[in-house]
Amino acid sequence: MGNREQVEKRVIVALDVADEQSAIALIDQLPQVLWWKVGLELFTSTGPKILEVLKSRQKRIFLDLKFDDIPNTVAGACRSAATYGVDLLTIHATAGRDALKAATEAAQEGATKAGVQPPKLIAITLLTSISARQLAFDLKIPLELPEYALEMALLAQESGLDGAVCSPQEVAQLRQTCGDDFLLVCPGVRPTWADIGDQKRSLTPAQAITAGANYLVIGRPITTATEPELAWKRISEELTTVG
Ligand SMILES: O=C(O)c1cc(=O)[nH]c(=O)n1[C@@H]1O[C@H](COP(=O)(O)O)[C@@H](O)[C@H]1O
Repeated sequence: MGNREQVEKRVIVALDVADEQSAIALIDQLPQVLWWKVGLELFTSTGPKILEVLKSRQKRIFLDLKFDDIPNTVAGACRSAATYGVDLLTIHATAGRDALKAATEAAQEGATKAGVQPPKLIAITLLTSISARQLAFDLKIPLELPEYALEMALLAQESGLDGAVCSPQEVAQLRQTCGDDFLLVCPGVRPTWADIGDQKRSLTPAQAITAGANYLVIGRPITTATEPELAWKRISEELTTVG
């Protein structure tokens, strides 16, 4: 898939650490990383301050707050989040059609008011930590898992969102149905040498890109590695072999 610089631009590292100090240590330890994901743990700890840290280092930001609430509330949250000038923002598709539409409009409004680029709003289809068995027996969803993930992606697309978050195991099907312009972001990515942890629907970085992901989200295989720089290098090298 070409040169290393191009490849590295498609890997988003999940900055799942407890505080600002640990976050800065990792960001500075991995200067080659362009994209960082700020999720619930870090944002709850630091608030928007961490976004300024990333911006001052010219990083791209995926603000992963996974909003899931009534339309008025998710719209308000997206309006506020869009003022930060982040690149990607998440909402759960299960919030429903009205909430997804309201969120899309509100994100545009928030960004316009703040004079920044609106974030690309992407919907979680089904968390990568949920197995087919859990979907059926715990969540009582009567559809097959791939069909459910596809339905959630289509709901997001019909509601005007820019893309979806899906497991690498479903990305080929979503790409085929939703087309090339729909952004598909895949967490649940595991190199063969990394622990799977709580992820249930995983593929390797090379497999996920080959299957059609625009971006990969990778956290612990890099961030909890004894040598994060080496883990990053191994992933980057794996990806240069694709295509
Ligand atoms: O929205 C996400 O990024 C996300 C959605 C999903 O279905 N599964 C998932 O793991 N994530 C996030 O992706 C990251 C994966 O981290 P690792 O499992 O450590 O690679 C975490 O920050 C999760 O919050």
